[in-house]
Amino acid sequence: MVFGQLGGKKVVCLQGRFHPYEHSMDLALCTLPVRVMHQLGVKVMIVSNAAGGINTVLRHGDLMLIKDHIFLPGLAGFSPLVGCNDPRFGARFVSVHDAYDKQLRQLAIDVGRRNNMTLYEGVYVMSGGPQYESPAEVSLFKTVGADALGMSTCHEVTVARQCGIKVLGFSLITNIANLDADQSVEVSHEEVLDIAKQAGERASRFVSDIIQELTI
Ligand SMILES: O=P(O)(O)O[C@@H]1C[C@H](O)[C@@H](CO)O1
Ligand code: HPA
Repeated sequence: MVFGQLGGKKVVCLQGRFHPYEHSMDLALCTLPVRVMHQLGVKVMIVSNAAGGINTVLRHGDLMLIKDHIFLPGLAGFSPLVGCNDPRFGARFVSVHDAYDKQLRQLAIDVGRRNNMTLYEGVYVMSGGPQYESPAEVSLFKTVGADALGMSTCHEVTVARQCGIKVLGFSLITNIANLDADQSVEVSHEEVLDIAKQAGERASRFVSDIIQELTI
């Protein structure tokens, strides 16, 4: 965690995250930093990820504002909320009908517009990874309404919402997910890192502009 100030606000920044595939799908462990942030008094969490584009409007390097998510591991019983519930962090049963805060999304759209950024809004789906998805799996996700896919974020957002932290999220499209086995190309983590590196400065300027304008 890196602590600082930005636009007159106290900010804590995670230098990385724990992915479920790195920790045997122990999602409670992976989301510990979110609980620590809650205990520190954090009110808003801005989360980002690298993702494969499913919606054909998305291109390499695009930013997609996350409107909603499909938490596939969560639906399969791998939720960070299973087990004993500690009421200091919120209720046993949590509603995620408003996982990505509408006001914050509007602020991001306004900031993006002012900076002439093309910003899409869409649904992020989290798969378990670490293997990239087959074309048939990507087609399945497209059918159920996903626009971009990755291997993180939903478990962290679920815990944040349990704790009452408001969330803004966006995906950086680092590759185009394969939809057809006959036309498919290899997805590589090097490509993901390369596109993420190229977009890093633009994305961090966008986030810091949003933070400057936060009124929460
Ligand atoms: O932490 P994120 O979701 O940004 O990382 C993505 C998903 C995998 O960990 C990795 C695949 O290249 O990038
Ligand atoms: N699938 C899953 N995770 C990812 C992808 C992808 O295509 N790209 C970046 N992270």
